[in-house]
Amino acid sequence: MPEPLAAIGAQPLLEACAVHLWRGERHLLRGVTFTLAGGELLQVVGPNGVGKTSLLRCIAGLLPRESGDIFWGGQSIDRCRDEFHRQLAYLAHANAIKSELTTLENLHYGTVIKGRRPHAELLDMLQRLGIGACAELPARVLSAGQKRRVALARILLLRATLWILDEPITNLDAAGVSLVERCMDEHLRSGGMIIAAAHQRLLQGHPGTRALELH
Ligand SMILES: Nc1ncnc2c1ncn2[C@@H]1O[C@H](COP(=O)(O)OP(=O)(O)OP(=O)(O)O)[C@@H](O)[C@H]1O
Repeated sequence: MPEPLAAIGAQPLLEACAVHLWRGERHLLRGVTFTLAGGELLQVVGPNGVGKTSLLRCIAGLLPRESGDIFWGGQSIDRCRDEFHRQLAYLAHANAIKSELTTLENLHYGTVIKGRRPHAELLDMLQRLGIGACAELPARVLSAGQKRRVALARILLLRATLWILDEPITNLDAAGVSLVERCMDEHLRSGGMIIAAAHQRLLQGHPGTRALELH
């Protein structure tokens, strides 16, 4: 069983209040407001170009908002940035994989910020993600789906409370999608929180799941 990260059903840890964001001439986010507590998944949905990635980047503190605030544990993320980032694992559109390194080296360098992990633990994670055979291969030879699995292995190893996942199932086959949903379910059951942008609904029917629709 995974370690509990936070109490399920507790007070919201993450709150977005009236977040506004412009990109170029477009007023993209118009007062986005939500709360998220342990055990909850917020799925950000909407058509291409509506602002899902922009919202995720705003929440992660990678894109400055025009107005509104985002709170972590009751404090604006602007005032507890380091602590917030320690509790956060962000899966972007791009996999952030270095093609000249092996799969295992990528996993090592991608997680060392949270402490050096035993070789066996990294290998176990690759096995779990179905890419154990790729461990010693240079990342440049991996398929698109295998690279996505490496990026997901990194998220799992970071042991963060909040996962922000941008299109986590991109390039994955049906077995990969099921695997991601199992990992997400496990994370939620252990008290973790997830914000995910995906065109396909994930964990449909899960009790802690709701959608935030952007227009
Ligand atoms: N640096 C930028 N400058 C100006 N406009 C930008 C910039 N980056 C993104 N945009 C615009 O912001 C809008 C929202 O982009 P975003 O990537 O957030 O959408 P999305 O909902 O994630 O789309 P998709 O479903 O296609 O991934 C788009 O119209 C995009 O062109």
